[in-house]
Amino acid sequence: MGSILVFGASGQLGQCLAHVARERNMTNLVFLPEAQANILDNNGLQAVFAEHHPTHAINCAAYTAVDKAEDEVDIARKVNRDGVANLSKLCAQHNTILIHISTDFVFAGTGNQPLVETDETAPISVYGLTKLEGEQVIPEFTDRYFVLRTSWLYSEYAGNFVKTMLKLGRERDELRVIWDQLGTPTYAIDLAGCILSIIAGGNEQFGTYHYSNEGVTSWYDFATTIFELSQTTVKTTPIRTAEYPTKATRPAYSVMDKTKAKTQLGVTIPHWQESLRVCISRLAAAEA
Ligand SMILES: NC(=O)C1=CN([C@@H]2O[C@H](COP(=O)(O)OP(=O)(O)OC[C@H]3O[C@@H](n4cnc5c(N)ncnc54)[C@H](OP(=O)(O)O)[C@@H]3O)[C@@H](O)[C@H]2O)C=CC1
Ligand SMILES: Cc1cn([C@H]2C[C@H](O)[C@@H](COP(=O)(O)OP(=O)(O)O[C@H]3O[C@@H](C)C(=O)[C@@H](O)[C@H]3O)O2)c(=O)[nH]c1=O
Repeated sequence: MGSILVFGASGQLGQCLAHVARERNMTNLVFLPEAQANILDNNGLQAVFAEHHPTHAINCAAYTAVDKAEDEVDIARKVNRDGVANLSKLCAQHNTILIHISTDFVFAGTGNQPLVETDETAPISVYGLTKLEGEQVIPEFTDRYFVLRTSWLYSEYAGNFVKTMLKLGRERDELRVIWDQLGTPTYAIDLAGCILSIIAGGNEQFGTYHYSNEGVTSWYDFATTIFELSQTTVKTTPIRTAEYPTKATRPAYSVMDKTKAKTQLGVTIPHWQESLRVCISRLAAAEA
């Protein structure tokens, strides 16, 4: 089998791909942290593609600081749109399948029904807008791509909501967490498994897919479940979005319908509580 390039390899999803590739004995992945492959550096990218002739390129590189993006529009757009254009161009030239990751934040979140892939996008943050621009630039160059929109990623790796809650739960007497934003957490290890299954199965049903864990929750219920499973005792108070001012506005409802992924990609998707249990027990084992 040919090689598979992973861009943004030192981020959360990149590290989860490394974890799952090890578990599955997949040795043909080439992990490229930003220092080795900056997706804004076309010459560097050309050299990497020429060296490896990849069958697939997985783009985990992104500007993901949601609040900071409101003040850093140019750099967010460069990474989330222009970098994706650079990769798409090279994928087209090398007949490489691009697997790109996008977000529930491309939606406004004003509805109350699980979102399907064809639902109207209307981002309400700079991060969401630049991620949508990244999705839209791909088909200008190649039709051999998968865009996987995911939400609320967490894992043992890098920074994420679960690790933040565990840290704050230890440090503080009380936490106030928003209960009127609804969505679905996604264990990045499950997403990594989905990506590697698409590749291993030789799937060529290209297009845009939704992939999160099953179920629905609020950040508040997510936080209290994290505390229950990790046996952390901390007073947790539900608050409204308006009581927790942030630079960026986040969707109030971004639950995604995964029917297309389940039928066309053939993946089975665990419930968020089941996957959270796995992650918390792995974090506890690593600490012991
Ligand atoms: N985290 C989440 O909750 C969600 C994430 N997503 C999407 O999933 C994908 C993976 O996210 P996640 O792993 O959590 O994000 P991380 O922020 O953990 O990882 C992103 C990585 O991209 C790297 N990067 C930034 N700019 C460049 C560049 N110019 N060239 C190469 N690499 C670069 C970062 O490096 P450095 O750290 O050095 O800047 C970082 O290692 C992203 O596309 C994100 O938009 C979607 C929904 C939810
Ligand atoms: C730390 C904290 C956060 N919150 C809220 C703020 C916010 O609405 C929500 C999540 O906060 P965070 O800043 O951890 O997560 P945020 O960066 O908003 O997460 C998003 O990241 C990008 C990259 C995505 O693509 C999205 O799918 C989503 O995962 O929890 C509280 O209510 N209380 C708290 O103590």
